[in-house]
Amino acid sequence: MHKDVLEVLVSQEEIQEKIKELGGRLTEDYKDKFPLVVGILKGSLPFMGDLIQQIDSHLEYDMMDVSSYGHGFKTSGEVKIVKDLNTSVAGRDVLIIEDIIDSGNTLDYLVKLFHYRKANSVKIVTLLDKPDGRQVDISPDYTGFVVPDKFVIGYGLDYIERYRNLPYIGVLKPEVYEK
Ligand SMILES: O=P(O)(O)OC[C@H]1O[C@H](OP(=O)(O)OP(=O)(O)O)[C@H](O)[C@@H]1O
Ligand code: HPA
Ligand SMILES: [Mg+2]
Repeated sequence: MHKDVLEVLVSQEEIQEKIKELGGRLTEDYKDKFPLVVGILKGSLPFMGDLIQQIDSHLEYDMMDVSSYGHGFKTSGEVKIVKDLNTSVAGRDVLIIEDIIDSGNTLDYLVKLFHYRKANSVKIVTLLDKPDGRQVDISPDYTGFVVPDKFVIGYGLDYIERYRNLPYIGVLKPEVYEK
């Protein structure tokens, strides 16, 4: 375990097992469609990379880079598009891949944006759901794990850009961010 990690909430094995299960469900649910799978950078990169390999049907994928946390633990509430999609969502069945839904601000913004851009359907798959963090009323269609109201890191999730490369989900030691 990394020296800055207080506890592991979801192990590497549990993540990979859950991704197989989610991939199976998505394969079934999208088998007659050609979904546009949209990964939200930077956090969703590891999850997206593993999940798409477990979806056994035709799909197209693209990435969008949005950010609202900057260098802290608290959402700014303002979602910034750092890089938009290259692909039009008009008429498409969009499946958004996220690492975490916390306040809900990011996904609320994106779901509204894709509807405005005339997507045929918009669904959300998230590895983690933190329902106690919610500021807006939104819920994912597919969830990996429900996590408590703690700042989590690893498997794409960062604290000031660090820890994204850990293969598990953990909680940071308080002395790391009190420094
Ligand atoms: O539900 P919310 O409160 O909006 O939080 C969830 C979002 O926050 C994080 O992104 P962040 O803005 O930190 O960008 P990053 O993925 O590049 O780290 C995370 O990856 C989600 O996209
Ligand atoms: N950890 C890292 N990034 C985040 C979190 C979190 O708990 N919530 C929203 N973005
Ligand atoms: Mg972040």
